[in-house]
Amino acid sequence: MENLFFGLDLSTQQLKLTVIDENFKVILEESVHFDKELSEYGTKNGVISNGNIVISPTLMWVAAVDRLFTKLQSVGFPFQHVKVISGAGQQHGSVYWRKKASNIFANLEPSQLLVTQLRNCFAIPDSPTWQDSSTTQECRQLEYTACGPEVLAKITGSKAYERFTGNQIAKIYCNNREAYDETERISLVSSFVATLLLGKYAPIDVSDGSGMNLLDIYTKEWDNRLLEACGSELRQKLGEPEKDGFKVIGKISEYFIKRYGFDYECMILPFMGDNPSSLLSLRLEQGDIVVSLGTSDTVLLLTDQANPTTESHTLCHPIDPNAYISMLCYKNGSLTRESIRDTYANKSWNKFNEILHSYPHPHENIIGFYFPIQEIIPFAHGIYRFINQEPVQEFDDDSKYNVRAILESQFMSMRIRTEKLISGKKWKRINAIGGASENTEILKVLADVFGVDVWRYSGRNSAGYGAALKARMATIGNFNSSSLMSDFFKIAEPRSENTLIYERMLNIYQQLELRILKT
Ligand SMILES: Nc1ncnc2c1ncn2[C@@H]1O[C@H](COP(=O)(O)OP(=O)(O)O)[C@@H](O)[C@H]1O
Ligand SMILES: O=C(CO)[C@@H](O)[C@H](O)COP(=O)(O)O
Repeated sequence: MENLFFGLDLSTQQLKLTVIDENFKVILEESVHFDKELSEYGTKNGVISNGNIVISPTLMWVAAVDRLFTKLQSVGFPFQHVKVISGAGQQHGSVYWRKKASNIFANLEPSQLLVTQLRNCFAIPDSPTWQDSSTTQECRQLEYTACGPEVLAKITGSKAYERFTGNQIAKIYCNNREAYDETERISLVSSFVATLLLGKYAPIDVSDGSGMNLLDIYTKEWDNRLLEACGSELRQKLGEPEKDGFKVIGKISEYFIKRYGFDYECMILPFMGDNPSSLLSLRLEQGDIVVSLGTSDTVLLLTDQANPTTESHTLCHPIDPNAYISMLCYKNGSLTRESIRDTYANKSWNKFNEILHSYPHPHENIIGFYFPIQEIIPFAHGIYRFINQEPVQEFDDDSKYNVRAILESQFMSMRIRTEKLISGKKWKRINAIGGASENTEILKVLADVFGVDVWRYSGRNSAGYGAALKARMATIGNFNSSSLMSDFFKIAEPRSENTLIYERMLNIYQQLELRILKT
């Protein structure tokens, strides 16, 4: 058997694995779903929420790694053929390793599960996640330190956001000093999984590091002033960021060799943020935009220059030192679509799609805003419906209108903000990825709102695939995306009569959004 390459992805709701061969072909996709397969941790959609505090039990993620490898072992997976491993993680989430944890994970007993042996390794048992919005005070403080949100965005690629790790660390430093002092290392979700595989601390890669409000996106080094504002001795606790996405950060640990039969020479590369990793899975051309419809919704643009604004994020590219990624991120993505499906379409995507199919045209006078979770852009909360620009409690034909209105609203917001980001240029195609990109009816609305074709990736997990490709390309010495095209195909074309209506609606949408923000 030829060499195999692993791409892991620890996302919000699951741990996923994509395995490819030397010809970039996916030979296996496997996953562990947190709510379903690790229900003893009590998560809903992968997290535990208490108001604006949203965490995931760190040990659940450890248990997910055990579960994933045990599943592969039970079907006789040939671990000895895995040559290189990379991976990705939900961005911004953080893990707090207790003092001496590194001694423990460097000397693990192969006969026992990780979860049994790492039980006492975390100074804080619950990891703050990207859905957390409890650090508004810390955000304002960091912006003050940087001399304003615009300056902070110019340095780090983003103004201060509640979920960004620097602000989460600052909250722990102020409110839980004992745990902070007890922490020897802070990992992001991506570098945490790499650490488990290496048996030593893995560095934070610059693509994920740029989601912390701490990294200077030009020098790709931590900014001293921002580090000092968030906690003492933070540089030591974070380790130095890794700028070289292809650097071999170590070989797989003895634990995995002895327990599962990996080869001694199996190499580990830096793990990345899940959105940057997804971008690697695509063969992007001029005029392409990427829309990811996962737990979060994101819009991703590949750029050759950093373009920080106070509404978007600029991330360092995971492997190209001269490229950047502009990103918009929405919290009310798949979970909010699911709640509309549950209320108005009998909890069934089939019913949801039937409604979309039976009423294929927009209603110009009907607009809704759906932010049951605190939204990021705009910073709004609540559900608002309008008929002829007048607020209403509910639409008359509630199923029909809510199902269309949520999609139209999500995609009009993306279009308005993407237009601002690319100022004057025109997009030519959308590459859709993430769980909801499986739904063709949803993608038809996306095509209509943006007025361009939508293409789709045939696999299930783009972040895992991007990481596996990086692992494969590391053995070639460069990243050539030209061989990836066959995995993509056109799935939806815009209906011009619908696009014209949406173009008229965009203005009204923006006015109504401003009204909401004033309430
Ligand atoms: N057929 C479908 N139609 C719409 N949404 C879907 C469909 N299948 C899956 N999803 C959505 O995809 C989401 C999961 O997306 P995924 O990219 O796997 O998430 P993550 O990587 O954040 O764990 C689910 O919450 C679900 O709402
Ligand atoms: O917060 C962000 C990006 O800034 C999210 O996109 C997270 O990275 C979570 O990813 P998914 O689990 O939705 O893929």
